[in-house]
Amino acid sequence: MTHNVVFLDRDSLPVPVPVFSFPAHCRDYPATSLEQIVDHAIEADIVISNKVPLSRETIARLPRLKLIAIAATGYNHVDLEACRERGVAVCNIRHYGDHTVAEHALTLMLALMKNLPAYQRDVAAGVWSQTKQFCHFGAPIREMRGAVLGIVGSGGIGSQLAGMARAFGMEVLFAERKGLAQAREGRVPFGEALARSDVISLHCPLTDETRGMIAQPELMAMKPGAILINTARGGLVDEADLVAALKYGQLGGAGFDVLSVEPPAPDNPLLKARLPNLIVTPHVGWASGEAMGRLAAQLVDNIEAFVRGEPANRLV
Ligand SMILES: NC(=O)c1ccc[n+]([C@@H]2O[C@H](COP(=O)([O-])OP(=O)(O)OC[C@H]3O[C@@H](n4cnc5c(N)ncnc54)[C@H](O)[C@@H]3O)[C@@H](O)[C@H]2O)c1
Ligand SMILES: O=C(O)[C@H](O)CO
Repeated sequence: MTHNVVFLDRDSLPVPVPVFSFPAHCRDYPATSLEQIVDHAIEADIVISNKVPLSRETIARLPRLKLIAIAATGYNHVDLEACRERGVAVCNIRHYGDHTVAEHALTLMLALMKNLPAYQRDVAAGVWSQTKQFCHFGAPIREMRGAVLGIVGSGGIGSQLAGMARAFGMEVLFAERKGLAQAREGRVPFGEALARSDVISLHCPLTDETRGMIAQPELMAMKPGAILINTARGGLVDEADLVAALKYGQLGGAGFDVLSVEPPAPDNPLLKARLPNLIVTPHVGWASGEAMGRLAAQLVDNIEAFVRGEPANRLV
């Protein structure tokens, strides 16, 4: 049997993808808008999507669909329940970039602990040249050693980050799921992690349970001057509340690789804020050449396994 494979957002994975060993008609679209999804995928039994949303309504309009192969770890853009009901299989990519993303989170954390953006701004503005001594003191500088890192989500990336942070001499706390009264062994209650941590780093999926998990009450519960890192998904944090917490000094800094809408509108609160203690990167935590290569290889492995009738990295 020949399979019809459609990659809806091929330009979101700028590396070669290995050729399938089974007979396939493959069609790559550089990108697919919401209005184009059904048109692009109507003949496909296998659809590949990195970030193109596949909602219940869309899935209902694709009668030939058998497999959605997500070209990413995050699966929040696919309606898993609708797939389950329709008998459509869904798989994702796992552990392809645990250390790459952890390195990105660590980089954001280091830059903010040392207040690099503020110093770079001052140097570029000529402030150093005008000082009367050899150095310019602008913003506080903190040590990693002895600082407490609270990690939300102890999967591949969260665990990698824990190891890196310990190597810097940080104390690591794994936060229990928000709302669970009793913390499992090796974890601390969510509220305690917020209160004790100098840095909180988010590494859980975006689901109905985690959406908006950090808003004004949680920001107020964090240690004054703490840093919030988010390389997971934008919808985990209320962006307007975060900007307010940075402006009023409750938080010492924030490093975000993900925003609630991507690509973001120019009036996204984090983009508009232009604060020296806020770093925003354009969802590139995963994007080392090495990690993208591993992702592409695993994408093909997942699809080949499905075609052979073997489950691999199945969400549904
Ligand atoms: N910025 C990037 O480039 C990038 C790259 C890869 C992944 N991600 C995001 O990072 C997330 C984590 O990736 P991963 O590879 O570590 O995934 P993973 O599946 O290995 O780990 C996720 C962990 O979160 C935990 N979790 C689930 N619900 C939770 C909750 N309510 N509270 C606390 N923990 C919860 C899971 O039990 C699991 O341990 C992904 O879901 C994805 O959205 C971002
Ligand atoms: O979830 C992921 O793997 C990243 O967001 C890259 O797509």
